[in-house]
Amino acid sequence: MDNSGAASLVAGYRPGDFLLAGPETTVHARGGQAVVAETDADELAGRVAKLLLDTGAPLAVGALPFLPGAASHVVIPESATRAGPAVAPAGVPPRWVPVERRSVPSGSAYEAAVSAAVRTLRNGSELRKVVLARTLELDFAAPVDLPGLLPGLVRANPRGYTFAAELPDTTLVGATPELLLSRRGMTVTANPLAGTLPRGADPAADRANAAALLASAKNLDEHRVVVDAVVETMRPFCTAISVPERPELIRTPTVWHLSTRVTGTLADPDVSSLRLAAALHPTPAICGTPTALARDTIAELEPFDRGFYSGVVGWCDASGDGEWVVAIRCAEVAGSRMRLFAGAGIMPASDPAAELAETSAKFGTLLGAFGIDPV
Ligand SMILES: C=C(O[C@H]1C=CC=C(C(=O)O)[C@@H]1O)C(=O)O
Repeated sequence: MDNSGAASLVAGYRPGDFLLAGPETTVHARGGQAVVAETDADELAGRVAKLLLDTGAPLAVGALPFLPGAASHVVIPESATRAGPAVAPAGVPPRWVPVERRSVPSGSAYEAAVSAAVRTLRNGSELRKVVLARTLELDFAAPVDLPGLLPGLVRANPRGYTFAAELPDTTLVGATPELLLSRRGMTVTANPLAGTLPRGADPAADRANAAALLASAKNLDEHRVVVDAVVETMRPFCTAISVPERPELIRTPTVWHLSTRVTGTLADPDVSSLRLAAALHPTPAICGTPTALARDTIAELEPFDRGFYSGVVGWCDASGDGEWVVAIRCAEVAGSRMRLFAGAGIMPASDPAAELAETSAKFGTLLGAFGIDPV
């Protein structure tokens, strides 16, 4: 595998390629010798490992959908290149103007869904947390120019993971701040995020929002639920695990998040990053707790199919090392259409208007980088 610069990998992206450009590694892949669509975690990881061995391909790339029964899309590419941390090639930021925009559900319908979830959460149900999302559909006069768009997304999200993954009917493109799991040798790292406030309009307001987030009982509870679930899932795979006592703050261009970096030492070197990612998915950061009840609540309250939004995107090499990120702050792109997704963790103390504002701020990740006016 050659190690050319990360900027040239981003610049070299063409429609149909895979790209994941993050703070440590940039991966670009092209073509497909085989596609693995298994839904079972063991079968998926086993089949990918065997194909990597049989073909001699340096790595597998792809995505897992939100729903457990839906087909995965993990590809053994024709060629793949890995480089260091994401670097954005120089360029002029794009400025796109949609000819049509539709919020699905409408803002008021989203608030009504949040209110319904809050009632359930407060009324003695076993549900402790549910993540409710909404979409923003944009139509453009011409096909979306993905190669023209990715450098701006990398530039606007220097600490995030910018990705483009080719799927059966669409391309999933985004800049997520959340690492689901990485494996380097025997070291595994997960970085759950949950608990959010928008960035402030000026430095003083921004600092105040950051301080308010660190002190918010609702957000700390929402975060704790995710960290506990991630640690519980990782524990059987690890001989040792280290969990910071308190979350720290991280920022994206549009929001502050609570973040906890969990590290572990793997018990069995044959357990690949893909196997671990499939075990962790879906965390309560994008589904809720308990998982099955949260999933049912989402099916009842969200009027669209999530597809690969809130799924997983990443890569895995023949040794099992790899990096898998949570597919959020993203959009499906097909021809001249783009469908953006944003969700928020709903807790008993949630305020519907604040959750709506939070999802608007999350849409801002893509809208801002593409020069599209905010919602
Ligand atoms: C579900 C999303 O964000 C998740 C990740 C970080 C913080 C979140 C929150 O505070 O609600 C969400 O759990 C999304 O961006 O669509």
